[in-house]
Amino acid sequence: MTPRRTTAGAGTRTAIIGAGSWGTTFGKVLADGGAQVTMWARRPELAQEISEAKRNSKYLPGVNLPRTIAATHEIERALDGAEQIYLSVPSQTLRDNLKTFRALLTSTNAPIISLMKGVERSTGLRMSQVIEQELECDPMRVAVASGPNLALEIAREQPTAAVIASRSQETADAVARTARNHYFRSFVNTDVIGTEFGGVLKNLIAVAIGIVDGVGYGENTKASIITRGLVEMTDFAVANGARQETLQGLAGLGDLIATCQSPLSRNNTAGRLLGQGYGFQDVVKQMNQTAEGLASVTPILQLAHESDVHMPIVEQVKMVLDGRMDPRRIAPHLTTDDDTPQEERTNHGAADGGGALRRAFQRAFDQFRNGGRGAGGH
Ligand SMILES: NC(=O)c1ccc[n+]([C@@H]2O[C@H](COP(=O)([O-])OP(=O)(O)OC[C@H]3O[C@@H](n4cnc5c(N)ncnc54)[C@H](O)[C@@H]3O)[C@@H](O)[C@H]2O)c1
Ligand SMILES: O=P(O)(O)OC[C@H](O)CO
Repeated sequence: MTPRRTTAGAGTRTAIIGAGSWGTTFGKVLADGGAQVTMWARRPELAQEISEAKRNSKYLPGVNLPRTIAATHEIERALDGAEQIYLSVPSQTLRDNLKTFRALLTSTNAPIISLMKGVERSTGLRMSQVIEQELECDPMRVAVASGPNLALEIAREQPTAAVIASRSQETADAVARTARNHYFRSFVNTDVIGTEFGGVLKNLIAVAIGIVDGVGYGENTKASIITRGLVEMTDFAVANGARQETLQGLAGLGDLIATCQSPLSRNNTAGRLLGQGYGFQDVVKQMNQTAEGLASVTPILQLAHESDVHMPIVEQVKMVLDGRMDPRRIAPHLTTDDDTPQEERTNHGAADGGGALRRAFQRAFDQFRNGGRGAGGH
């Protein structure tokens, strides 16, 4: 059967800022769904390769890009007439990029969609918060995309799904109609916090799984860490304003499975190098692509401390990164945890002695104190 090449979003003019593995792959997803795609690449030679050869040989070797995809190193050309703008640069570079392109990004009302899965190291802010803060734009204009989305598999047109989250249902729906084709299906929700934290936190658990792999432990250890890791992710996200069910969806459990299972994952790969005994600096040197989890560990643990959430697996990742723990001691629980048997709590009700309830009141008080915005900025 000839796959359908167009969707309800056909003809939408889109711009993608960032021509790495995910920005290029997402450009293919959009173009295969019938959208007009213009990518911005920092390097002129990469823009030329994408535009003329329809290849991105550094990030997507062997993948033929759609004939309709265009690329430029001139940001004005990339953004000219764009009806949807997708951001896919390393999280730690987002704010500087927004400062550079601010005039162009604020001269349009086009939705801005974050494809990134990190938190800003210096502030702990999610990418949508950095966008809203730096552009001083309406949050209803901002969306995020996340889910089990290993770029190379998608670039090879292997079927998968993603979730598009925005505080505006209309914005989420419009983006989902465009980011859809015969091998890529976008679902929608309005839980931006949960969707973003799912993508950020799964990276940290994937680093832990990579460490386990590098050490040589097997499936029991990995399954225990993935299971307890999802509890940590959900505890943290719910404590910071997310809906629990979001972490059980594509942006949480779905992405956790994909990232923890795949050698394509850069976070998993970085963890494996750590487990094999490489130091943090050596790992960074060996990684020729972005492993967002390495920069997210510290700000996430800071936020966990502030929201009174215990994250033993992420704490161990930090200890291994800092060279304070032998990777072979990694486990689903902190070995320094007391010996009191712990209930295997997987839901997030009042089982923790009303902690969730207390946190909900605290969040409400924070919102009141911050003039109606949440503790995390909204
Ligand atoms: N690769 C995937 O499978 C995948 C899937 C989903 C989401 N993501 C997310 O996409 C985001 C982008 O990551 P990626 O996987 O494309 O990384 P990548 O390492 O493949 O590409 C990063 C791109 O950013 C460019 N870049 C580096 N520094 C820059 C700067 N200061 N300003 C502008 N551009 C700069 C690089 O030249 C490169 O083109 C990350 O947040 C990642 O978590 C990645
Ligand atoms: O390569 P990673 O670890 O950044 O994972 C890529 C995607 O986020 C998987 O969904």
